[in-house]
Amino acid sequence: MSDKTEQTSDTAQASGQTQGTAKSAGGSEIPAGYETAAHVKGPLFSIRDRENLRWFWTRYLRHRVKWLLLILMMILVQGFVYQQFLAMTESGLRVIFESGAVRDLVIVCIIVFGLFALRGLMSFLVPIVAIRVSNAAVHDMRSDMIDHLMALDLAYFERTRSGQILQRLVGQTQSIGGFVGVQLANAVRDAVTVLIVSGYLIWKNPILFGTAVVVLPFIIWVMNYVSDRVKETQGQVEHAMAEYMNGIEETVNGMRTVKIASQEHMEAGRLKAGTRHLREISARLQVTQALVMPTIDLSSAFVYVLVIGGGGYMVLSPDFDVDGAGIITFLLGMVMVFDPARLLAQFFGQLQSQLVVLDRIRSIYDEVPSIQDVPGAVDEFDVAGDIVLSDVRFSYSADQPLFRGLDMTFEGGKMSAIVGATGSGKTTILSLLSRLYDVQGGKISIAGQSICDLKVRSLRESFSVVAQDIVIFNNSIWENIRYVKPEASDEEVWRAAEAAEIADLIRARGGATVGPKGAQLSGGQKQRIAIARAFLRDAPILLLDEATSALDQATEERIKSALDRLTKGRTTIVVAHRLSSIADADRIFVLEAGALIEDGRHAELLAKDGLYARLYQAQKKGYDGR
Ligand SMILES: Nc1ncnc2c1ncn2[C@@H]1O[C@H](COP(=O)(O)OP(=O)(O)OP(=O)(O)O)[C@@H](O)[C@H]1O
Repeated sequence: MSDKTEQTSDTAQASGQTQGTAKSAGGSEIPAGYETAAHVKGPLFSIRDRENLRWFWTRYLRHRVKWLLLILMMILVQGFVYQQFLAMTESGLRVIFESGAVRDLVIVCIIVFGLFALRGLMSFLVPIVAIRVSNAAVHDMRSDMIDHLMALDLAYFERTRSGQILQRLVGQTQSIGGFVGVQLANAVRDAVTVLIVSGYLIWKNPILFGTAVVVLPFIIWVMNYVSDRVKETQGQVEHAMAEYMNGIEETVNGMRTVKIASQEHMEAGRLKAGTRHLREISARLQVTQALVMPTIDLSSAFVYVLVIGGGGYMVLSPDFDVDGAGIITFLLGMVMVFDPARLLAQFFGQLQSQLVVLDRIRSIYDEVPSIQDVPGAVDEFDVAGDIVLSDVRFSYSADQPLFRGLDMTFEGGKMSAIVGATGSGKTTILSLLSRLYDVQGGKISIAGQSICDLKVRSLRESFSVVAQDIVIFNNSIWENIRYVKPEASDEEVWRAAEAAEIADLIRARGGATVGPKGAQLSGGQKQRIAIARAFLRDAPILLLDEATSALDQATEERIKSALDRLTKGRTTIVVAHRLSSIADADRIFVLEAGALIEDGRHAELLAKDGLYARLYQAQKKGYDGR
């Protein structure tokens, strides 16, 4: 891992919190909106839940309404099958009790069989269509999230742990998709069954049905309780899952350090503790959700007793026009209501969990990119003009200002160098030039035009950057070079590779991949890939941040002469610790703790006998061994 990457993940760890979330008292992360929801008891759906559901509906389901209607139609058919089954059963029982003809009984049986065959067909078709719809919704949701992520500022990625992003993009979207495609579709089927069968039962015997409804307040009370608990626990599950994924990512990425420090045992322990924690809170979640089932079972037992007792009394009493067949059918109907009602109650617990997941997914949109094209941003600008920083103010965090009014001019077509102690802000200047971060005061302009008035894409396309933290993809060296200019011809790539002294390695390795993050390459080889990319990109402004620091002297000499050809006539800004490598720069800027303290040519700075001269003498002494 490069210094920069380590620094980044440390920063993210230290902040440990993303926008859109807050820490609960117990230290667990809870989604924005739930801090208040937790305190305002009662509503099963908070305002934020309702907004989230509306958002999901309008963006991912509404335009699929035709398919949804088809699903609903099939579900309605299933519900009516149950109602017809009850009616047929009642007729069948009357045939039996009243010694009717066997032929009538056979007809009833055939119709019942036909009805269930129809229901079976619908049960086959509904999931097929529902899963198609939900898969399409998940695909759209992921695509939108990817687009949104790509537009976010670098700062977001430097403070957010990748486990969180992964979990949203992979696990949580999958979970919502499964929920909509399977559980929600089943819940609609169950709700329709409950409604249709209940309607039929009310029509047949409103008094008996009325007595059965007395259990409703008890069920609602339990649901409320479960809903609060499930939301809270689901928040903890999501947090624990993100932590666990972060842990895996950190361990896998840092395996070299883990092995050298013989910390495999410690890392295994850390990851196992993560899964243990997950197991514990998942179990807590399931226990809470499981509370729903016994509630429904208890309620149904109560209702059955009421129906048998009350119904029996109705049959025996001359005041009611109810016969045995009617009561048996009613009881059967109640069973048919309670079974889907049980599933619906279970669904309700799962819904509370999914509301938390949906909130997590949507919270990614609480992040808005700040580095964007302003209205009227222009494409064209004089790329050969002077780059001027005037009174630039910038800090990564409010309590640690870095630049408090920095003025610098990098002359167009010339080579400038920035030197200074580590942490003095050299790389940050390069980040500000390419608008990876925006200045918080003052202005940066190229040929007199503020870079904020340029299209971000055009600005960045005018730079070739060899950064300190070189990103290498698990692809061939060839493809890694081509990454910065996918449309480049083979000949162009070879030329760039030759100039960066990496062509021989390409020939030796062929199309072999270089391992995750280029793990199979040396630091110098990665640096040469980065230099080859700069050659290939051939942009008018060059930013070289410690571009040759990992090369041996002989290779550096050879590459330097190629780089000299590349930099000739282009605005070049070099950041270097090795002062001998920038001695022939047209202008050298010396930074100390974010402030410019000296600038001039090498000889002038030596003559000033200031910080530059001291640094130079110290390095010279080091090389000479004196
Ligand atoms: N992404 C970041 N978030 C927060 N602070 C940062 C970030 N990047 C750099 N810093 C801090 O800003 C300061 C300047 O960093 P910068 O990388 O610009 O220094 P540098 O002069 O290039 O150092 P080096 O020579 O070590 O590369 C340092 O104190 C660093 O810790």
